[in-house]
Amino acid sequence: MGQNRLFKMTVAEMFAAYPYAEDFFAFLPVRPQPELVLADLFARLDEDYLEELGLSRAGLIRQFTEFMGKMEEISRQPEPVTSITILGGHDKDGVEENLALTIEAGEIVCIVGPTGSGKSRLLADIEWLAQRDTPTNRQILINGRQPDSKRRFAVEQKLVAQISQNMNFVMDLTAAEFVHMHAESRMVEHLEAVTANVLEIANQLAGEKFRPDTPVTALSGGQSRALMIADAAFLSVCPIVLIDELENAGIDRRQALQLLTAKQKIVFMATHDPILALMGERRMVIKNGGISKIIATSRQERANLARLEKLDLQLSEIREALRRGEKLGTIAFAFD
Ligand SMILES: Nc1ncnc2c1ncn2[C@@H]1O[C@H](COP(=O)(O)OP(=O)(O)OP(=O)(O)O)[C@@H](O)[C@H]1O
Repeated sequence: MGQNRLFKMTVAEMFAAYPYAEDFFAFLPVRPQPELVLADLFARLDEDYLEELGLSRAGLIRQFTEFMGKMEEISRQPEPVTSITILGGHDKDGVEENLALTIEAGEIVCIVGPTGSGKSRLLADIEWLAQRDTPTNRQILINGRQPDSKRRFAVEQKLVAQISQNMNFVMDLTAAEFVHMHAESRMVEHLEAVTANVLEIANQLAGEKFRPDTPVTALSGGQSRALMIADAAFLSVCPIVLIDELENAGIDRRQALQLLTAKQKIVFMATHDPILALMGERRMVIKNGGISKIIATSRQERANLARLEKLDLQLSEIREALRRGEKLGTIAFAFD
């Protein structure tokens, strides 16, 4: 919006065109007169109010202009992502993948394959929306089209969120400050309630609870993963979420994935874990750097998954017992 044009508008015209502007003027003790031109509104502001706010007239005008600019940027919503397509490149020996795989919003796709086969490389191709310019020569389409370079390198409206093994928090904030900061940058309403909700959900996901005032740098691997997943589900606008292994220890993995898909995220998860591998609708098998197969999780596999989860639960209980310093007697595997 042109700044001059904005300041020539009346208050009523501005509120009609930019409803969020009302929030900015909420601090005024009386509602501004609708017929007042904005430039006059600022010019006539009482010195006492300004003093109370601790701002000069010019400072307030600058803040208003910045606020309107930021709000306009946020309200200019990009087209929602409904699908992502991977167009095949080649494996490490240059053999073509011959593939066009489309994944819809709300779907989980797992990536399996031996160590060093190229799972992380595939995640990186998705993260960078590769355009035949990575070692695999793959191309990624969004909603069936080549994403424009502005979207590809966007910082504000990033398409892809990465939840990796090491979160490497750079800032020394508490968990609550971290979430609050994100919520603030997303300009969500009811900041306190949203922050509390994200922390609550993260704590439900994390096996070991943490407090809002725990520094993020002191969170365990599982706790920080839980926090990032809750954050990705509730505060991030990124429609695509990449997960590079989600270890069993300390996180409710099923609930974490359900949370993300309920928010219509497209989830790609590289894993060596059989339970996670079967939690997706499909799994890609990576071999020698190439996508060699795409397997839909069968009904039989889903039935196996339920049994594997029971087995896993039993294994977790044994793990916990050992952690508590207990000794194990004979184990009865009664998972059926
Ligand atoms: N199609 C390809 N062409 C060329 N190089 C590739 C290809 N795919 C993967 N690579 C390279 O192979 C190496 C190993 O790949 P990557 O790290 O992705 O394996 P990984 O399956 O994630 O292993 P791990 O399970 O140990 O994490 C990397 O250097 C990667 O860049």
